[in-house]
This record gives sequence, C-alpha cells and structure tokens, in this order.
Amino acid sequence: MKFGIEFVPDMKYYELEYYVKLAEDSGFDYTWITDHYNNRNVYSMLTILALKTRTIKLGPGVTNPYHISPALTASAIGTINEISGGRAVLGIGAGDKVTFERIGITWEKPLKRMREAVEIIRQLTEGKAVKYDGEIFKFNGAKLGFKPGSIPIYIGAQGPKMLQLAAELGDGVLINASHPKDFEVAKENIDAGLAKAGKSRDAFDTVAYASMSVDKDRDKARNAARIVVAFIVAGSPPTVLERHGLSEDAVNAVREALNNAFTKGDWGGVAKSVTDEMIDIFSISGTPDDVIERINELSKAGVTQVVAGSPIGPDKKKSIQLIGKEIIPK
Ligand SMILES: C[C@H](OP(=O)(O)OC[C@@H](O)[C@@H](O)[C@@H](O)Cn1c2nc(=O)[nH]c(=O)c-2cc2ccc(O)cc21)C(=O)N[C@@H](CCC(=O)N[C@@H](CCC(=O)O)C(=O)O)C(=O)O
Repeated sequence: MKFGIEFVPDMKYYELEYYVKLAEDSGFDYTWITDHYNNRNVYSMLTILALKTRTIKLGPGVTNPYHISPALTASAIGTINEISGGRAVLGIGAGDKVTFERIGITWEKPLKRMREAVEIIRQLTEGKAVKYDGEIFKFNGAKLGFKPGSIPIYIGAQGPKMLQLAAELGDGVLINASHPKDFEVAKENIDAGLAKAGKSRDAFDTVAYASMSVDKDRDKARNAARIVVAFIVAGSPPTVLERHGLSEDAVNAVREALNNAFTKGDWGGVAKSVTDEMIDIFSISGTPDDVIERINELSKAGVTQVVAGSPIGPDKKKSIQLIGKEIIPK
C-alpha cells in the first residue's frame, strides 16, 4: 500500500513546507496539493516543495481543465518535474462547480473537456508537437520548448463515466471516498476503462483520497473529523447517500446545521448533527489500529494508495508522526 497526504494551500508557504517535509520524513510516498482559485497558487507552492524535499512525489490533487489551458498545465507540471528531479505527478479532475460559479466559468461537458485535456497534456509532456482538433480544444502544432519527461496523470473521479475515463486514460484514479463499499462499486467502471485501453490493473493506482483523523485517543480523533464529514455528507450525490443507507432526515439535519453555522456561526451544531455512522462512512477516523483495520478493508477492495486528507487529526503534526510511526510501517 502506498501512502499519500493532502494539503490545502490555505497556509503560508513555510508552514506547508514544514508539513510536507514532516510527511516525507514520516515515510509518505506522495503529497497532493489541492487547487481552488481562492487558495494560494498550487504551482507556486509545488515549486517550493520541489526544491525543499528529496523523495516524496508531488502534484496538484487536483487541478482542472477549465481555469487554465492544458498547454499551461503541461508547462507547469513539466517545470515541477524538472525542478524536483522527476518526482511530479499530475492530479486533474473536472473541477468544482461552486467555485467555478464565482469566477464565471460554466461547468459544461466535463467528460469531454477532461478527455481532450488529458490527451493533450500527455502528448505535450512527452515532448510531442500536438495537433488536436477537439470539440473544446484545438491545438495546431503546439510543443513545449523543454523536455519535461513522462509524468503520471491521475484523474479525480466519482461518477461512473469519469471512473471509466480515468482508467482508460490515466495512470491512476483519485476517488474521494473512505469506505470499501465505494471502491467495490467503482471497481466495475475502473475495470471497464482498463479493458477499453487494454491495460492491466497492476499498473494502475486506485487511490482512496480519504478524510482521515488519527489520534491515540479514539474519541478525540473522531470528534476532529466531524466538521469535514459534515461537508462531505452535504456535498455527496444521492447515489452515494443511498448506497450507504443514510436517511434523508439525517442528511437534511446536517445541511441545516451547516446553514446555521454559516449564518449564525453555530459550528457546535454541525458537529452534533454528524452521527457516528457518518464518521465511519465518510472518513477513516480513530486510533492507529482502527485506521489499519480500515486500510486492510480498502486494500481488499482494490485500493493501492491511501491519501490522508483533512483534518489528518486533532493535532496535524502529531497525527502525521503517528501515521509515520504506527501505520505506514505495518
Ligand atoms: C463531472 C462529474 O465527474 P465526477 O467524477 O463526479 O467528478 C467530480 C470530482 O471528481 C471533480 O469535481 C473534482 O475536480 C473534485 N476534486 C477537486 N476539485 C477541485 O476543484 N479542486 C480540488 O483540489 C479537488 C480535489 C479533489 C481530490 C480528489 C477527488 O476525487 C476530487 C477532487 C460527473 O458528473 N460525472 C458523471 C458524468 C457527467 C456527464 O455525463 N457529463 C456530460 C454532460 C455534462 C453537461 O451537460 O455539460 C459530459 O461531460 O459531456 C459521471 O462520471 O458519470
């Protein structure tokens, strides 16, 4: 099992540098930096990380094919690959509808746009001159002026068609999920995509991009996950909520609590609205032994990399060290 760790660049560069170096020293194989317009620029932060780390693989988790051209994405990730001595990975997904609305981007034809962008980026980073007559992107002999070297492309996906696309075109898939049931359901679509491209599963990285919260004290760990889990519950599509048998009332109670929090600042109400069942479904939370147990279940469901996503634990530094000491070596 490979281990990754997610960071949101909503902190100063030196704080991010500190945490990523700590993760590298703790044995993590990958670090994924999220990409939303309102946070610090993902590539500026990756440049610092590329210079200050030695072994950890690094990349956006995930960028998107809307807010910059695939040519810029290829150039940016190629540059990170050069600076890091070949450790770059590109995580790319359809992007986030809510944040796009704020910057006037219409979220249309995500599948088509993802396919075209990934095909273009793959060719550019392989040093080819790209002629591409797509429905969305038209390239006429574009070519990078430097040799970025081959860069693995991981696609962020939840929906069935995007999962198939990820398996067909990508070197891996980043699935925002923490429960084995979600990977059992994803398997059929991943296998269909691999078959379409004539690829075998063992060369493909199926990543559980999970919300994680680890502490020696189980209750402390689980309580630290409540707010993040509330956002995941509120944003989950009906198919996922039904899959896990969550009642409409329970989900609406979370949505209502979040509204109250935004309007009246009542975050305590949000934590209370999140049930233990929701914590188990939408996060990997508890003691190191609890987390190892869940990772073993995920491995049986075909997961090959687990990413420790927010909140990581009640105390980020201690939790990163705890994962490094008591989970990764097991
Ligand atoms: C588009 C969507 O795909 P999805 O697989 O659900 O993708 C949702 C997310 O993966 C995507 O929004 C990501 O960008 C979210 N995301 C992040 N999004 C961000 O913006 N920033 C991040 O940092 C980020 C991190 C991240 C990490 C892991 C991960 O899995 C996702 C992450 C979907 O609806 N897919 C459907 C298909 C929809 C469809 O058919 N669309 C048609 C018609 C659409 C139209 O009418 O225009 C088409 O595309 O042509 C499906 O897969 O079946």
